[in-house]
This record gives sequence, structure tokens and C-alpha cells, in this order.
Amino acid sequence: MFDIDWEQQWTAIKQSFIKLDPGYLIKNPVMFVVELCTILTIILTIYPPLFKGQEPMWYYLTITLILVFTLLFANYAESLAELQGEAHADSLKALQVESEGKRLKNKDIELAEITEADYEVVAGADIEKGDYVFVEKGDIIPRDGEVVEGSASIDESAITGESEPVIRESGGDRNSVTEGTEVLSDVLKIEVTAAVGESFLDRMIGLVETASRQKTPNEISMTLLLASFTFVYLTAVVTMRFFGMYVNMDVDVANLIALLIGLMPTTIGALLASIRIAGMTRVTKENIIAKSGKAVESAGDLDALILDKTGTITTGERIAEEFIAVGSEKNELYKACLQSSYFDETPEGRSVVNLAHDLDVEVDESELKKENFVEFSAKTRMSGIDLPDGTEIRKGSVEAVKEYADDIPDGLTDKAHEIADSGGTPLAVAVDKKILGLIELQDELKVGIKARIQELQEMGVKCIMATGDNERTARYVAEQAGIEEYYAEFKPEEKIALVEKIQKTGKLIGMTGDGTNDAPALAKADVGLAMQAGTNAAKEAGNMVDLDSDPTKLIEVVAIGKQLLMTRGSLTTFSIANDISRYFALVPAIFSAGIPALQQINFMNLYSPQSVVIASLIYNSLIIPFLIPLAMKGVDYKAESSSKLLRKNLVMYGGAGLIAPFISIKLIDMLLVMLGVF
Ligand SMILES: Nc1ncnc2c1ncn2[C@@H]1O[C@H](COP(=O)(O)OP(=O)(O)OP(=O)(O)O)[C@@H](O)[C@H]1O
Ligand SMILES: [K+]
Ligand SMILES: [Mg+2]
Repeated sequence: MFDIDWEQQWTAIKQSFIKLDPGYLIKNPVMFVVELCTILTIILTIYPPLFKGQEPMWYYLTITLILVFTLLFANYAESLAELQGEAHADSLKALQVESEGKRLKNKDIELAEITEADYEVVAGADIEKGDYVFVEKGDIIPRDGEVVEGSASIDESAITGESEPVIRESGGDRNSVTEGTEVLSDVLKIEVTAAVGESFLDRMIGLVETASRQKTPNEISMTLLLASFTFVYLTAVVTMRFFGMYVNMDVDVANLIALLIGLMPTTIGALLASIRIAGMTRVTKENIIAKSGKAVESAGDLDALILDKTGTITTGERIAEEFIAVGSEKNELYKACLQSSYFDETPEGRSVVNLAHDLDVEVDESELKKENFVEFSAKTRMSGIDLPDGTEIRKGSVEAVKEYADDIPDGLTDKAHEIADSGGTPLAVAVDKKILGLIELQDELKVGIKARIQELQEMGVKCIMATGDNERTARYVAEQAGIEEYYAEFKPEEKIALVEKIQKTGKLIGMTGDGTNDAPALAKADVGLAMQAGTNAAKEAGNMVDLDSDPTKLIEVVAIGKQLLMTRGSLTTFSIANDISRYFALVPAIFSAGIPALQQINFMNLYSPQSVVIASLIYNSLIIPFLIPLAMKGVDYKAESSSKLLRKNLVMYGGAGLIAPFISIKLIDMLLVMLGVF
């Protein structure tokens, strides 16, 4: 609160003057009309006869000055929000360093064989998209890319602020590496996926800068609405001038301007941009890059959210705990487990290899060829290997393997159910289409996930779980997490179908994802939050990226989006409610000379018509800086349903908007009299 950045303040003040340029202000119709009025009052000050001005010059000058300050305050609000957003973009820019990389001469070389002779050290700027680079302990990743081979721990704190190292590895959904992050241990072979100047950091900085300049769709409709309000009042006030002539009263143009400015929604017109920019800055401060303000607004309106199970609700570290032979020789099963996972780079596959090593399982490695490896896919839900003699070894989801196999031993299904009922994932293992037994994988629920899901549901966002895992495991995890609606055995394309189905009912839907599989659904969803650690396809498809790769962050985005919408709504309500006071203060003051009956509504007992006009304009001007902190910070937000919050805010800000001007105008009027102005 008290650590004021004076340099920023000074820049904001300078920009407030620069933004007086009508060519700039025209983008904000409300403030543009205020500027036109200011020009009229300047003319009145200099040469009153032009508009038949009857009032003294000091009166016109005072009105002019107040109007100029109104414009400056509005510009200042916008500049301040912009500067704070830019400061954040600058802190990202500081992360860009001159780097160099070890470019591989031969792309096909295996990671284990790479020596100093196999790469050349080149400047980061000379590395091209499609090049392969080698990184080892202590290296800075020279450009964004995907891990082709290997697994390493990486310090991403430079971009995420999170000091905990992360694992980046080939094969799975955590294969993305980001320019500027540091390798802490091990080695990686990386395919560069971004051209110079197109790395994530570059684009992120660009996005932070442009996203805050673009009006959101809701804001555009709001601007149009405010403009039409302004137009209606303008017409009304011009009509009043003629109406005044009719009752044989020449209403002074300056007073009509004061009435128009009072009635126009200047407060919200002045604060609209800063509300949006501050909201966007709040999103980036959460380490989330929103590609547009629209995405943030949609998050605030979200009706439902599709979450996957593994890695979102659970930690995603599925570990093989046990190999369970069913109707077969234990050794035979153990061997098949290791063989099928030998080249499987997924966390599941690696954990199977680890368990096999712990159990001292031995296989003939010369029989295992990488080209005969069958990679896991979410579609087949199986992975495995073919031996040179034609033997097919497969492991995968029990349903998938059962369908694939010819021979299903008794007791297999019961055993699989037993594992699934406790939240584990059973994988069936088959050799030549004969199932030998099961692998028990165990995963854990993320700490605090249940509370977060409950929070979302309280905000009125329904949480739906869609997983590729089996029905029983899904049911167990859904129950543990407090989720009512869930789908099991889900194929990637079914996710898109689900998104579309929900959208057809007119609802806004959000989803999180990290895999290439998720990309189409991420693109389809109204809010698609991709994980920074995920694949590039997912990051391209989503309209937001979370640098911390925490899918539950969507909760923060929803909260910020709701807060943004509510802040705008509340201040609009406040601004419009202000108008009531104008009818009781300005209208009688300006027109009672011609229509004495109007004196009856002047219950505020203000000093003189002149004092009312000045007091009202001063209030109108000062309310803007007074509300800047609220516009920037956002209204208080609690996890509650939207309709409840809306009602509460309507009463609160509508009420305040009714009362505040009466009290303030009366006080300013008294103060002006006390100071001897009138
Ligand atoms: N490496 C693997 N080899 C063979 N089968 C696997 C492997 N990894 C997962 N499976 C099986 O395939 C199923 C589907 O995997 P998929 O990635 O589609 O979904 P999931 O990871 O279980 O859940 P979610 O969709 O919530 O991430 C898994 O439940 C598991 O039974
Ligand atoms: K106003
Ligand atoms: Mg998965």
C-alpha cells in the first residue's frame, strides 16, 4: 500500500496529458464527449457571446478546469494499469539471456554415445528450428524444444518462480523444454521446435503486451452501451435547451454541459480500461499466460470444467507396485512385464522397469530391438514389443488387452476389480494373446484437490472428470475428489464430443490438458488451459498456458475472470445509480428559474444554482481517482454462485451509488460556501 513507485506515478501523469489527444480519446466515446464539452467551455471562457453565455468568466474557467481534471483522471487510471502490466512484461524480458547451444552434427546419434566431437557449440541465435541439441548438467536450454531422448531434472524457476526442480523426459506429456531454463542433472537430446524470436518467452512477452491493449468482447458491448447512453443524454440535454426557450428561459450552455456530464456514465467510462488491464495483470501474476482477454472473461462465466484424472486430480506418478500372476508362471509374467516396458518412456513404463530390476528379473536383451517396440497410445491403450521370433508381448488397460487376447484366465477380472476398487490402475500383460497376469499401478490424489474442486463447484462451475482409465478406478477417484459426474475408458475423440455436447446446451466449458491428445478438445473448449510442461501441440491449441503446469490453477483463472466481470458490473451499477442524484440536485438548480415548481425536489437545500453545478462536477471528477484502487484491485471475491454474488453486488454498489453523490455534493457545496467561494 505504501510502497509507491514514484517513477511509475510520474510516467502515468505524463501519459495522462499525452492521452488528451482527441485521436486517442475517440476510442472511449464517453470521455471523448467530455473532451468536446471541455472545448465548448474553453470557448465560453474566452468568448462567452458565441454561446450567449451570461455567467462570469471565473465560473466558466472553473468548469473548464474541473472537466480537464476529469479527463486527466480517466487517462491516469488507464496509464497506471498499463504501466503495472508492462512492469510485469519487463520482468519477463529480463529473463531473456544471450545463450549458446550444443548442436548435434548427426541427429540419429544415441544419447549415450554423444561425446564432445559429436556437437558444435553455436550461438543461440544460430540454432534453427528442427536442429537437434544436446544439453547436460549446468547448461541453459538454448531454445524451446521437445525432448527426443532422455530424462533430466530442470530448474524452471526463471520462468515459473517455482524453485522445485521439474523432470522433463521423452515420450510422455512432459517432453517440453523452455528456453532460459537450466539443466540440473543428467543429459537430454532435444529437437528445437521454435525459431529465433518465437520461443515461448518471446511470444509470452508479446502476448502480455498486446492482450492488455485489446478490448474484450464484453467490454466492446459495454462501450457501445455506454456510448448509446451518452447519445441519449446528449439528445435529451439539447432538447432541454429548446424546451428552456419555450418556457422563456435561456439555460446557460455551461449548465447544460454540467447536466450532461453529470448524467453521462463518466465513472465507468473512465475506469473500464483499467479494470480489464488490471485483471489481465492479475492473471499473469498467477504465472498464467492468457492469449486474450476474452479467455479470461470466459473463465469468469464458465459453467462446467472437464478435468482428466491422471496428473490433474492425481499426482500422475503412476508407480508399478506389484506384478500379479494369474493362471501362469510367475517368472514368465515378470519377464513379459520387463520386455513390454523395456523401451516404454512413459512414467508407467519406467516404473515397471524399475520394479522388474528390484525383483532381479532377467531377460535376453539382444532380443529387444527398438524398432520392434510398440509405443503406448491413448487410442489402443496398450504398449509392448515384438520379439525376433514373432512373439507379441503386450501390456495395457485390462479392457483393451482382454479384447486383444484370445485367452483370458479365470480370476483375472476379479483381481483387476480388486486393484481398481482401491483407486489403483490394473494393467494386463499378454504374451502371444494369452494373458499372464496383472501389473498394479498406484497413484495418489493431489493434496488439497478435494477442497479445490469443492471451491469450484461453489462458484457454480460443475467439475466433470473424463479419464482413459477403467470404470472402477475412475469411480473411486471421483468419489475421493468429490466429483459427481465422471466418464471412464474415454478416448481422446470422446473428449471433443463431450465438449461439443455441453456447448450445444449453450454453456461455456473449460478444460485443462497437457497431451497432444488433448489438443483438439483444448482448442474447442471456451477456456483451454494448457500446461507449460506439456506438448507444444497442447500449448498451441489452448488459449491459456500455465507456467507452473498445475491444472488446478484453472480455479484461480475462474476466480480472476469472475472478479473482473463483477468489478466491471459493480462499478457500472455504481455509475448509473449516481444519476438519480442529478435529478434532485442539478435539474432543480438549472431549471427552477423557469419552472419554480421544480424547487420542490430540491430537498438537498444546496446554496445556489452555481454552487450546485460546481459541486456536482467536482464530485463527478474526484470519484474517478477515488475508485481507481477498487478498479485495479477488483471487488472482493468469495467462492459463491454468480447469481448470488450478482445480487449482493447490485444491492451494495447500487446502494452506494445512490447515496454517495447526495452526501458528497452536499458536503462539497457546504465546503465551497465555507471557503467563501460562494
Ligand atoms: N505406458 C502404458 N502402456 C500400456 N498401457 C498404458 C500405459 N499408460 C497407460 N496405460 C493404460 O491406458 C489407459 C488409458 O491411458 P490414458 O492416458 O488415455 O488415460 P489415463 O492416463 O489413465 O487417464 P487420464 O485420461 O485421466 O490422464 C490407462 O488407464 C492405462 O490402463
Ligand atoms: K457522471
Ligand atoms: Mg494419461
